[in-house]
Amino acid sequence: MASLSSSTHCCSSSSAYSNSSSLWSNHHHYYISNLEFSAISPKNPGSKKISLQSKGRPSSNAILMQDGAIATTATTVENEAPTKKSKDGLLSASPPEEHKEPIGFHVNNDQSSVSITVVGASGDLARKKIFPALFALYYEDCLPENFSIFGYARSKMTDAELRNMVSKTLTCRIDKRENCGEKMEQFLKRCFYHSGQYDSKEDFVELDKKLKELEAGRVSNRLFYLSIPPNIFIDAVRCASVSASSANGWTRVIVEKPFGRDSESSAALTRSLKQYLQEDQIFRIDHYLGKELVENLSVLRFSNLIFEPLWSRQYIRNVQFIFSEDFGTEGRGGYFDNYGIIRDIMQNHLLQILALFAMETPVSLDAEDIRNEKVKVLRSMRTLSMDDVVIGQYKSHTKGGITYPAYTDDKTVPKDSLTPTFAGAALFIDNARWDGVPFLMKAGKALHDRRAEIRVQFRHVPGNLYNRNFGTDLDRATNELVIRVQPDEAIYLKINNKVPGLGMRLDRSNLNLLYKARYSKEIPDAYERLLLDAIEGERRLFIRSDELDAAWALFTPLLKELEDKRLIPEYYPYGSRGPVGAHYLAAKHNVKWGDLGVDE
Ligand SMILES: NC(=O)C1=CN([C@@H]2O[C@H](COP(=O)(O)OP(=O)(O)OC[C@H]3O[C@@H](n4cnc5c(N)ncnc54)[C@H](OP(=O)(O)O)[C@@H]3O)[C@@H](O)[C@H]2O)C=CC1
Ligand SMILES: O=C1O[C@H](COP(=O)(O)O)[C@@H](O)[C@H](O)[C@H]1O
Repeated sequence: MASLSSSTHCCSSSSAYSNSSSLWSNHHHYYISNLEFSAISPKNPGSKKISLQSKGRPSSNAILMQDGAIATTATTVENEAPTKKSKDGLLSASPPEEHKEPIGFHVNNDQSSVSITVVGASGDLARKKIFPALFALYYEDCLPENFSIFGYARSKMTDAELRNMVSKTLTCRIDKRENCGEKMEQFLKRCFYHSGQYDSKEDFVELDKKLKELEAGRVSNRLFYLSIPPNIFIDAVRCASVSASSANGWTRVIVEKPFGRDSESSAALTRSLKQYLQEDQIFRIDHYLGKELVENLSVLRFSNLIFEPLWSRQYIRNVQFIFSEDFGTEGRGGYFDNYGIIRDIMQNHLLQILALFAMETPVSLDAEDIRNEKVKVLRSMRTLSMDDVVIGQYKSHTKGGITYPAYTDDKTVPKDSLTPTFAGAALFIDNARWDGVPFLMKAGKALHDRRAEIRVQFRHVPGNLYNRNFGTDLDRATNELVIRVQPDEAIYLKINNKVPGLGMRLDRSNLNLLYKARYSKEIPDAYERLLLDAIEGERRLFIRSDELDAAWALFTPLLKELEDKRLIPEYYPYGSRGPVGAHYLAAKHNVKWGDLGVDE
């Protein structure tokens, strides 16, 4: 078993199952109902299949291992009321059986195919993230044997032009350069382009024809990635569902944020999507959930004895979620001005991490069990009030002879815009575990550095024998656990220790797991993990609609108040540490921001 869980095959890395040592431990009888070993391929009788079925759950996941490849079958649990059928709806009219995931389709199997259509292929996200992530998956042998990639957008392009555009964005893994050029060539040959309107069923019919040609009669599994502005999501979903959904395999749609602007618009978007798709076909992406250290959060908590007992109000004084970028909205001001930092970062990325951080132990690693626990956290949270929020906007600043622009210098931003580019907030979870613990968030653009991290500040040691040695600032002597999501991924714990020598001088040191020192393997981009999960039907890292509703319910009243009253943000210089108001907010809750300390 040890060799299986330490497999380096890429598909094993996509699976949280192998990361949970408890699955393979002496508790395995809780998780595994049966183990089956067999030779499965008639063509290759020597090939081995091992299948593990989780216990006691009709819809539970299974893991198949075949010739070094590992496949998971996904769970399809309908937590929500069945959706209305669309008038012409190929997707929504499908009976549940048609949504069942073909088992092990991504193990070499010439009976099935997977096509990935990037809708909005000419855009920024497609070029920067989606095509490179797909290539990385191909390079790591994570894509099925019969796969094809289609770019779809209105721009006129030939296949060759798309390939040329994509080729400029592809890079090789730093740690694995061999055959990279060859692999790129092979990958590009699997990329095609179809030009069409997002609201044209006819254009999607043409796409369907091209897809069918490549599928060559195999079971067709189709993934559509909506990498387009939100105002055209529904048109594209309607046309794709009516004209280009799979007739005999699965059809899934990855939806990019923003998922609305508030509770009402988000609910309306969900209702519209559900006219054409079932909930289990909708993969709402929050790419922060695909980041390595966010994925590691549950492993850290639930597979180390030392953390979970401390994970409550009894030992934790406050928790901080910090996001900062050292650049402004350059190039995306048009989008950003309609949303602002609270919607762009807090309501989704930081809140999702908070929910994972604070949730109770899920029944299993099954997607629905995890998402059920996250929803409970979100629903236990206090709606945000203006008293617990500060907002800021960056202004122009000159440093070293260089003038950095103000937010409103962006030509796509109205001159009188009050949209916050910085926000700080204090949130509370009114449940037994977290009663009274401030969960502080801050997020900002055009700050002095780029970072995303979680900081857990522990309580003071009661009756500490060494209090005298710490001076007056006892807060500085408390333990702090830092999970640095980026850059330089790391987990470190600040502890107190004695300076070696005859005296009794105390020091603060870090027990530091710095990923680049510990692992030579390059950390995959979040989009790689999420795309692979979507292809495999693993929903754990995607947002369910009830999670989304609960997230919007927390922020919507505040956002309305900010906008109705046209509250003026505190202006901070480009490249600074943000508005002073953030310090007052923290101080009000007896907190000091951990990223601003002397030994941060
Ligand atoms: N870019 C990023 O870093 C991130 C983006 N996102 C989200 O991902 C999605 C895609 O983002 P991004 O690639 O930046 O978007 P783009 O603005 O680059 O749009 C993508 C493509 O959509 C088409 N398009 C753009 N505007 C319109 C319009 N008004 N009507 C019809 N078609 C239009 C264009 O293709 P054509 O003209 O060829 O049809 C364009 O190439 C968005 O929902 C965004 O919010 C989320 C996180 C980060
Ligand atoms: O979703 C978004 O995320 C990016 C930051 O993502 P990262 O992975 O580079 O940290 C942010 O710049 C953008 O405004 C936002 O829409």
